[in-house]
Amino acid sequence: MHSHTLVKKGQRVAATRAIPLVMKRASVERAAAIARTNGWVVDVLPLQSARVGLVITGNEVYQGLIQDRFAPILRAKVEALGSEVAAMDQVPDSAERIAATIHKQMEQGCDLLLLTGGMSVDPDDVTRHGIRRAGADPIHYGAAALPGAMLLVAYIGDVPLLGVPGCALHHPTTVLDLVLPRFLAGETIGRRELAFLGHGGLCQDCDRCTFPHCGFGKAL
Ligand SMILES: Nc1nc2c(c(=O)[nH]1)N[C@H]1C(S)=C(S)[C@@H](COP(=O)(O)OP(=O)(O)OC[C@H]3O[C@@H](n4cnc5c(N)ncnc54)[C@H](O)[C@@H]3O)O[C@H]1N2
Ligand code: MOO
Repeated sequence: MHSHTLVKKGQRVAATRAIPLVMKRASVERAAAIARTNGWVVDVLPLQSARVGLVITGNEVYQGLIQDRFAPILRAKVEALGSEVAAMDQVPDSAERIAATIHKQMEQGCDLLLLTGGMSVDPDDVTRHGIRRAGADPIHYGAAALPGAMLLVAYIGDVPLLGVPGCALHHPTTVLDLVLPRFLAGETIGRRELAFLGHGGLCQDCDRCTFPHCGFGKAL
């Protein structure tokens, strides 16, 4: 199976064959001992249940000029992975307000934050400034995957903050679907992990999305 594949309880994840008709017990025991001492052949990590905070940015949403479409999309993704949305705030394009909302949600006990919109390079795309102002370090801006190249991954202590680019509104599957389960499995995602997404990181935009049964996200 590919690395970083989301699996369900009871799903087959690996198989092998003993080719000879008869195997000596000692060889099997030796193989098991090698696997035990050298780590694992396959590692299946349980997903933790996170209290997720949603920070929906954008003046147009905050001022009610358009209706937010991000929260329902993200809520569905979060809940499908067994976590809950514990806080949701709409904030204008102000780095200060975004930073204050990050702190507020963390005080409310959120242990993973998703910030939407404002991830590009327009003057009013200030979400990354808000994340920096909140004290995040390190901050990794950009992922080797399409859709989702403008993903931002940051940490405040061990709380991950993900800047989710606008493409997640329009595409059923984006880089978020690749990294969210990995965060919930306790993995730390940094420059290396975001760069390695480039192997298999191009969504084919199929008429009918069959993810995860496709090449998207089959990173090393
Ligand atoms: N110079 C460059 N510009 C862009 C690049 C690039 O590489 N160079 N990449 C593009 C890519 S890829 C993406 S993805 C987008 C990311 O854009 P943003 O995350 O900044 O998205 P916004 O500008 O905030 O919004 C885009 C669009 O969606 C509407 N929107 C935003 N939030 C909501 C919401 N909660 N509910 C409903 N609709 C929402 C917003 O009004 C805009 O119309 O950047 C490209 N640009
Ligand atoms: O690369 Mo954007 O962040 O796809 O749509």
